[in-house]
Amino acid sequence: MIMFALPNKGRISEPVMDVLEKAGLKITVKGRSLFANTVDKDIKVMFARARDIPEFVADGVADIGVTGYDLVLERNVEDKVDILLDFGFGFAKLVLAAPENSNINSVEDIKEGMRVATEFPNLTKKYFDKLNKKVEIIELSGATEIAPFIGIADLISDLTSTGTTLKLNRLKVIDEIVSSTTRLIANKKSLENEKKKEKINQIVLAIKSALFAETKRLIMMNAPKDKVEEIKKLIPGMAGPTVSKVLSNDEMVAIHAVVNEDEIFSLVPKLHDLGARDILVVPIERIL
Ligand SMILES: Nc1ncnc2c1ncn2[C@@H]1O[C@H](COP(=O)(O)OP(=O)(O)OP(=O)(O)O)[C@@H](O)[C@H]1O
Ligand SMILES: O=P(O)(O)OC[C@H]1O[C@H](OP(=O)(O)OP(=O)(O)O)[C@H](O)[C@@H]1O
Ligand SMILES: [Mg+2]
Repeated sequence: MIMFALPNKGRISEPVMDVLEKAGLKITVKGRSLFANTVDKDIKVMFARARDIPEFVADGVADIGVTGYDLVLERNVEDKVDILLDFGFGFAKLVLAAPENSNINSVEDIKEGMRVATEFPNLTKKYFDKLNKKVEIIELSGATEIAPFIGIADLISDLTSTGTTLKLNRLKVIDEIVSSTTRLIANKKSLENEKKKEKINQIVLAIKSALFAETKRLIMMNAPKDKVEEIKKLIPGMAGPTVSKVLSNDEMVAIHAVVNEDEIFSLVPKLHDLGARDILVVPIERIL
């Protein structure tokens, strides 16, 4: 049996659940229950805070889990877990920031004993230890940006993604501490157990195929036979487009191919100009 720890709330919870659904790992959640079953009787789910998941996976309460790389580092468990895949979302950087009007412009301007407010006390301490600077860490559990303005800190170390929050609060970035995305992590001992490893590999493959499929679209069309070579040049496809007969029309063929999602916008008018008709673009759930 595999215990799979998933974030119960927060910004990565929903996108992770979406990918798992696309991967075919349907979860049956009853109400606000903290445990759930999946379509696979050997995979159970437990819901927890993303912040606690590194610890649960490191000590074996869960065999695998989804959380942010920043939180793995903050819990100091990077040696106890294996990172199996990167979801490519939940991008955020932990940065050191100071009020725009402060005279701190670089790390060198940070004086001994200055106070740094953060939700990431361990990562922040490690950062300053490496620089051999003694600062006072003020641990907060959210809304860190306010700390310099209410006089409880000189600087903050906080997550930034779009940069909107820092700008809104008139804060400037002094340095980057770490960059993070959402990851699938596994307990090292669980991976040594052959049965568990096999099941975990199935989960990894399913998630990878769903993540890959998100970047692709299936395009289908009817096109004039004499334009096939030109169309082939436009859509190399994964293994070349599939071309098949249209029974009702000798002059036309049906073509389908898998193409990158970001190419669709410019590709469709070109296909249309070549005489392609009944062009369909459809999402793909998984590609193996
Ligand atoms: N603004 C952001 N953009 C993208 N990812 C973010 C952002 N803020 C935090 N994250 C990432 O989300 C992951 C989950 O963090 P957490 O569970 O604390 O979620 P949250 O959305 O911050 O929830 P809350 O603050 O309500 O507790 C972390 O790994 C973090 O790096
Ligand atoms: O660069 P941006 O896109 O603006 O995102 C950054 C903000 O997102 C996170 O806050 P969250 O919403 O998790 O609230 P919190 O501070 O209470 O954790 C983070 O702590 C920043 O405040
Ligand atoms: Mg947060």
